[in-house]
Amino acid sequence: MAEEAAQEQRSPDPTRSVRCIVKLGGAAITNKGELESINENNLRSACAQLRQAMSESNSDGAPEKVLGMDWSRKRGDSADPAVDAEWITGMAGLGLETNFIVVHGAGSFGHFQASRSGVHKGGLHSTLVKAGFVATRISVTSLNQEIVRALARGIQNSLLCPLLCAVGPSIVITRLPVGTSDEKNHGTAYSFAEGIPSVGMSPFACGWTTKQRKLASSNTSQIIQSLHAGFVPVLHGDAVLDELLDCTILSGDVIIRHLAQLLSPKYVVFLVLLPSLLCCGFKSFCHLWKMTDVHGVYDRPPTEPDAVLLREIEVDEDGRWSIVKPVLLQGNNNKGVEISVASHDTTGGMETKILEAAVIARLGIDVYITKAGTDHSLRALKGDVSTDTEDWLGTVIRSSR
Ligand SMILES: Nc1ncnc2c1ncn2[C@@H]1O[C@H](COP(=O)(O)OP(=O)(O)OP(=O)(O)O)[C@@H](O)[C@H]1O
Ligand SMILES: C=C(C)CCOP(=O)(O)O
Repeated sequence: MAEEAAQEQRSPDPTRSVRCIVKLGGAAITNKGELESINENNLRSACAQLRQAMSESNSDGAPEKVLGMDWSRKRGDSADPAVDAEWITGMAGLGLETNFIVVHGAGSFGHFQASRSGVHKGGLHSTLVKAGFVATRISVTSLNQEIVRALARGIQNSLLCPLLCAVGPSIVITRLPVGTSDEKNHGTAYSFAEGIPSVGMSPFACGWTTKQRKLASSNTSQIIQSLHAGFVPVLHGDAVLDELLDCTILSGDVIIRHLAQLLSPKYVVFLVLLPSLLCCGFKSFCHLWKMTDVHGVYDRPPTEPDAVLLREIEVDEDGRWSIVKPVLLQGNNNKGVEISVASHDTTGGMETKILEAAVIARLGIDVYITKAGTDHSLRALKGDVSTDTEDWLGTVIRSSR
């Protein structure tokens, strides 16, 4: 059904234009063990790498002008943002190749509200489910707004913000290597500036629906038009209406797969991150924490001893997948991939990710799953990944054709 819808909406132009669809994993950009808590460092680094990957100049580390686009006041700011409209009008352009789509997961936003009320199981006649639907959407859309702001921002969310706000923030800034700051002619030189023309889009509000949890309708015209207009759409996993269940939760991983089927990007990137949480739940429910680095897909939950990072997985024309690298011992290979899913996760965790990634790979689109905030994630976002050498850390899922 979803595939048919994708065929119907496919048009020759957009299929060629999208370079990358990226999933900012909820585990990467939020602190999954703490309710509604953003992992600022990880979010900042993901946004900075996205800018680098989009940058037309490729001048890594060299100062460049960045136009901050978050012109709202944040709570606690003492001054209005100063917008140098004349200077901005004179800018030649953004210097960015903006043909990216960002989809983010919910992490510690949304999953909690959804699992507590059972939104993923449906039944809107129940007051609890109805309230949970509203609560889930409030939570996940507030995360979406923070991510859009982080991508667009000039000087928000910084350690120096109070100081800069006191002198009046400026919207045009000079980008410096991370960790430096300075005064420049048209504003404050600043290291956390992305200036990505990002626009938030909620699947629920765009009319996306499911039938028995499977995508049933998905209006993507707004997404395609926004791409053509030079914006970077930022979607998210959402609570949606379901034709049979009344409502459910639509995962960002499913959204990515659908968009990939429709728009044929050159490659798809899933950014995952530490910490990996064994025995999940929020602090009060969590009996056992175990942190470990997660660089991609492992042959078993990465918290288990001797878990092996799977570097290359091939998917054949029938959708069957096999581990190509490393060559595992017979015993391990028989077991395939073992996955643990957090108890509060309403969308299937890593299992959903791998299944959806395999569907994408079957189309001939390479999928890179790697740890956010590393050289490996930057290379993945630039599409610069090879499994011929061992120097890229992550999992590539590709077609065997
Ligand atoms: N075999 C496995 N290989 C890799 N990760 C695994 C495996 N089994 C379980 N995991 C867990 O899956 C987690 C990633 O899945 P999760 O769904 O939390 O990611 P996410 O997409 O970032 O989250 P969200 O759904 O909130 O966006 C890892 O942190 C890891 O602990
Ligand atoms: C509202 C919710 C819980 C969205 C879930 O999306 P995901 O984290 O991408 O699986």
